[in-house]
Amino acid sequence: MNVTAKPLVIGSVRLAAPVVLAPMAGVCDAPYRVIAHGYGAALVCTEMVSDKGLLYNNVHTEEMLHIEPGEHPVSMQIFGSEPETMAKAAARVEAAGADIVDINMGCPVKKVVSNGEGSALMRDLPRAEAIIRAVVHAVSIPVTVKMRTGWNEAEFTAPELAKRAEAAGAAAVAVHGRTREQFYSGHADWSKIAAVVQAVSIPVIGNGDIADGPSAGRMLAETGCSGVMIGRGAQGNPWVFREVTRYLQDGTILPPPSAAEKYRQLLAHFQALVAYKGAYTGLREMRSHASWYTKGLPGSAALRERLNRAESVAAFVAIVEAQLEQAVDR
Ligand SMILES: Cc1cc2nc3c(=O)[nH]c(=O)nc-3n(C[C@H](O)[C@H](O)[C@H](O)COP(=O)(O)O)c2cc1C
Repeated sequence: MNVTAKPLVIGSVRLAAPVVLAPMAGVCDAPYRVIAHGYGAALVCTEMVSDKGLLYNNVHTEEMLHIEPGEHPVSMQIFGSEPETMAKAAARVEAAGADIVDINMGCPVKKVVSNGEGSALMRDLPRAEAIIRAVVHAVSIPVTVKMRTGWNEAEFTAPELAKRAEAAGAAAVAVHGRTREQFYSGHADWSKIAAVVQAVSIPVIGNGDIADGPSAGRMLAETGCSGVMIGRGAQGNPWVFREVTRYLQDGTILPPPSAAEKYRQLLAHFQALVAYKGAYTGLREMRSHASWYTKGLPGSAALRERLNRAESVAAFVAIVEAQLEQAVDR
């Protein structure tokens, strides 16, 4: 299989490799984005940010605008249902220093779609296009759109939405090969991503079920897309970016990280999270990351339980350091 990857250019932003960290709420905060960037994610995406949260000065949403120097280029994702508020939010995102503004048209969550946001926009293409047009006019950075294939099997609207996005001035689209009704079940249908590639001239970034170099290579080869976006495969696994980038360069399959490497990275991630969000939040938010980092390691269930009970930074660090010592001795 030919895995030679071409450079991915999104408007004025040229990526070092066609390999992107997917936006993930609760995962892609600034500390994780810096880590993913360090392992080779050529573009990192933020958690989704509400347009209204930004405009009405919600403190939590304000914090989400923070970008670390070590994570560029970064794409900041906004969601909403009204062209005017989305345009204003996009201007805030540009002022915050984002390199790209991405519009969420794929979120399947009921609370979001019942407001006409996220994947609900795949059923209202004129409104979707008006939002994209308004955002493009409001900023000077490239605008991208992230979508699913459609609302359900019967409504395969992604090619039409992608065409409208292109007409409205979007620089690229990312397509997750599932419908809204699927949420995360079943498989991503990559043939639908291929159909979107056929429909437009702007770059299409393929997303859904990429776990390693070979699956990234297959996504590029089977769909003709211009880049790959990785979500769940990167949870507790920033190494996936190094593996995929290398595989796409020369077909080399790098060995997976050792247990010791995983514990070291878990510790570094924890320390960055505590420095960024404080001990209380850092300890709590690290629990899910820790369970992803340690998945499949010997004794991981018992370890997770102890980490979940750790009530101080020192206690958490001591538990991981003890594991690390054992892993190094082994
Ligand atoms: C925990 C979690 C949070 C997510 N949050 C977002 C989000 O904020 N915005 C978005 O566009 N997609 C979000 N997604 C969807 C992912 O970006 C991606 O499209 C999906 O997980 C499929 O890719 P994967 O198979 O590589 O995980 C989220 C997915 C997960 C698992």
